[in-house]
Amino acid sequence: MASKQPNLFAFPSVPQLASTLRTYILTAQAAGLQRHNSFKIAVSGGSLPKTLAQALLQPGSGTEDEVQWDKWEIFFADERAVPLDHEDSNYALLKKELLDKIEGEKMPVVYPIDVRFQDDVQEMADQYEQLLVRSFASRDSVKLPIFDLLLLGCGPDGHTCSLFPSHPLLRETDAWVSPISDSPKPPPKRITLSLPVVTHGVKIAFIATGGGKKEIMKEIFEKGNGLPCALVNEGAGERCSWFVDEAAVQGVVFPRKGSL
Ligand SMILES: O=C1O[C@H](COP(=O)(O)O)[C@@H](O)[C@H](O)[C@H]1O
Repeated sequence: MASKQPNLFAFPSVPQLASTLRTYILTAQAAGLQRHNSFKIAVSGGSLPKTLAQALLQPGSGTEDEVQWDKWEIFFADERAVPLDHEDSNYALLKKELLDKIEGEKMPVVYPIDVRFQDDVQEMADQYEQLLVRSFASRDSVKLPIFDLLLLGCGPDGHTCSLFPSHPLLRETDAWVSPISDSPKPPPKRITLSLPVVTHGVKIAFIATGGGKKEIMKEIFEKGNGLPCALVNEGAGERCSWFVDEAAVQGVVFPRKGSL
């Protein structure tokens, strides 16, 4: 259990949220570049890529405010076991909303799943874990990979990545990447980063917008109830920040932070 509370930033509108999210991401980028001359992030699917595009595709206002795409290494916090051009693919969504719209020649390195293992999600998870091992150094010497930043969504049931409420995967302590074949949200077959990998990130940011999230936000911040998003809050504490619009936290009494 982390000692300090997560940060909750609430904005009147999504464009205002996106603008502060950009500053937050670029601060994390600068820290990553200083640490290892690259920026290693994990991203979710769902509603996140669209907001991310709003944050990152706006023109920068100077050197400190530039996205250094060629230094980015993008991994997936979770992915569905479908072809990369399938409408359920988180990669396809990120490509459509963000990657295809990046201008210029400097592009991020993106690590999609290996779809050859689409019918065997255990093998797919093992392969993705090996990819992380190669990128984050040997699994023997590194207990857990440390992402510079994880950008996550929050489902209306409190799930994040493909970690669902009350699912046994929430108790995974060994694997970095786990398969799931019974996702309550379709499609059923997926892979996901494990909870210890998520909470081990240097920074973890949730993005949640819209009134459809307000009931679950209340539960996450006021009761916890072992919900996956609440477990990330508890495990990461002040390293975890929430970027939400007012609609998503209407009626939530948890104190907001004024600035980054
Ligand atoms: O199934 C998934 O859902 C979550 C939440 O999606 P949202 O549309 O409610 O933001 C998403 O973060 C995850 O990557 C995805 O696979």
